[in-house]
Amino acid sequence: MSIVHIEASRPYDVLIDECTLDEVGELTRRVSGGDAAFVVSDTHVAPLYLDRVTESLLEAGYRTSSFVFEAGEASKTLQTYAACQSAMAEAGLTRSSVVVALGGGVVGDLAGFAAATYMRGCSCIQVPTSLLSCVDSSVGGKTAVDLPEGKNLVGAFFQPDAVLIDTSLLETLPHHFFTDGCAEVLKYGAIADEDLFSLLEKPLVARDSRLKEVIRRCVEIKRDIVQEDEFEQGRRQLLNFGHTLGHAIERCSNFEITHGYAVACGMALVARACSIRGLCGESSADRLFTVLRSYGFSCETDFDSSSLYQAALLDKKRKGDSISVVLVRGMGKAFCKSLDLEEFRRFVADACG
Ligand SMILES: NC(=O)c1ccc[n+]([C@@H]2O[C@H](COP(=O)([O-])OP(=O)(O)OC[C@H]3O[C@@H](n4cnc5c(N)ncnc54)[C@H](O)[C@@H]3O)[C@@H](O)[C@H]2O)c1
Ligand SMILES: O=C(O)C(=O)C[C@@H](O)[C@H](O)[C@H](O)COP(=O)(O)O
Ligand SMILES: [Zn+2]
Repeated sequence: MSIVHIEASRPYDVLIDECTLDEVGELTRRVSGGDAAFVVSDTHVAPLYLDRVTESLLEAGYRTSSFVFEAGEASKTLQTYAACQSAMAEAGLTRSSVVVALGGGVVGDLAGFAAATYMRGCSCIQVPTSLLSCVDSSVGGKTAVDLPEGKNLVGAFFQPDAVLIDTSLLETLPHHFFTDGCAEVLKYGAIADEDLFSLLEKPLVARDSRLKEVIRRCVEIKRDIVQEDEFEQGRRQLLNFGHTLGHAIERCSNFEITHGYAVACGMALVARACSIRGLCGESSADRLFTVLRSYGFSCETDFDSSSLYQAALLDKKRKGDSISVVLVRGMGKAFCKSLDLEEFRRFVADACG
């Protein structure tokens, strides 16, 4: 078992192993003393893994109940969140109860936000089941739901009590969503670790022998950033590379383009605009395009630049008439730059080509 400790406002461990699912109860018991556990999952993951998690929680002495919602980004809404909160109240949960998020990033974000706000906060254990949630969403405490107007617009920073990663669960993850997760993995290489980026030039595949090592490296990069800037006042913005336009692409597609594909395209568009402005060498931009395409991502968008610009105005890095954009100089070298909105409009136009 590999353990990455995160020293945040609420410190916790991220455990990475191949067979922790049947130990979720015992591992939860080590960090949460309550008597009731509430498992949140979705309609794809629950039939595969909910019984095992429930059994393990019962064995550890928890009274258990669950809330299962329709899988997919379309469920990451205030409506599902409200239904989840009602189910928690009906189950008689108290402030000492523990929410177990069993699923991908959609489940993790929604259940994390439910835990952050139920009775003003109860325990939360993240059990990520997609590659994206293992490397990114389960760690660092960003929780949220979407509004029709945009991504993650209602949420809270709320660190979990533990993150339990069982890499064997990725065996059932559909190919499309494995690829989605690869976009965030490539993001880590692009912003902070050229060696990781080079390793990924040979595309990751399901059951890849490098997977555990790659997950650990991503979690370590996120740990370093979150420990330095938990509430995203500065360096944490780097984790948003590709997201300002990525989230705009998700919004413009009515959330039909999934997060990883949108972020991958967002990274490519930013690299193109950086290259046009001489901020990033043409060879670095080409290197990013080549790798993204080798994973099956598109480096172009069908949406026009004014629609993307409009959608991007609800980005959380905007302050009044300016917006902070994450740019790259080369692989592993990202930085933030504040652009006034007129500059940003031209930037998006360059990015779209
Ligand atoms: N909080 C954060 O820091 C953060 C970071 C990155 C992304 N996100 C958010 O995460 C979400 C995307 O996460 P995602 O890609 O995991 O999407 P997801 O949760 O929708 O999961 C993808 C699909 O795979 C299925 N699935 C998950 N694990 C499975 C498994 N082991 N076996 C079979 N099917 C499985 C799900 O049911 C779903 O259909 C987005 O909403 C994004 O905004 C949040
Ligand atoms: O943890 C972070 O910080 C991130 O930005 C990680 C992103 O991959 C993630 O998609 C996040 O939810 C985006 O956050 P938002 O604040 O732009 O909604
Ligand atoms: Zn993301």
